[in-house]
Amino acid sequence: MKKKVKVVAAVIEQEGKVLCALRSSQMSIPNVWEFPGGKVEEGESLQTALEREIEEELACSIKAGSIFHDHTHEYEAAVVQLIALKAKLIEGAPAAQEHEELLWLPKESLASLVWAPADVPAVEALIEEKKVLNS
Ligand SMILES: Nc1nc2c([nH]c(=O)n2[C@H]2C[C@H](O)[C@@H](COP(=O)(O)OP(=O)(O)OP(=O)(O)O)O2)c(=O)[nH]1
Repeated sequence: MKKKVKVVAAVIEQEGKVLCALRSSQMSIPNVWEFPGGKVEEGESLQTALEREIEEELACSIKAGSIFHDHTHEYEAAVVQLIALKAKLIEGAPAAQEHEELLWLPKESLASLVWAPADVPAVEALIEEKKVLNS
């Protein structure tokens, strides 16, 4: 049976833009865009896990909020449950420690990137959110 991993990811919004992170060629599932985050450890809450991962990956502090999207994707090697939480920057500016690149994009431009397959439904929901707000 494939390994199942529970992953939290941050939808960080600032001035109408969303923070997107490019996985490097050294990472698993390389060269695709994602929301920064990582695996939830045993006994950790989703929020605590995400705040820890962002400190490690982006060297800044966030306050993790509620669940925005929850989707399970089956990759070749593992099954990933990707739980996206809305988050706010509270200290520092995101600086890539492991990622190839960081990019702030307006929601309507998110579809221009090539996303990790598990992220596609959350990206579509964000684009939809923008359309609803504008209608
Ligand atoms: N952080 C994050 N991971 C994601 C997203 N979408 C997605 O499929 N993933 C996958 C990639 C990884 O296999 C796993 C997250 O684990 P991780 O962030 O600790 O990544 P990692 O490169 O250290 O993983 P690994 O090498 O230890 O397998 O979830 C996303 O939006 N954010």
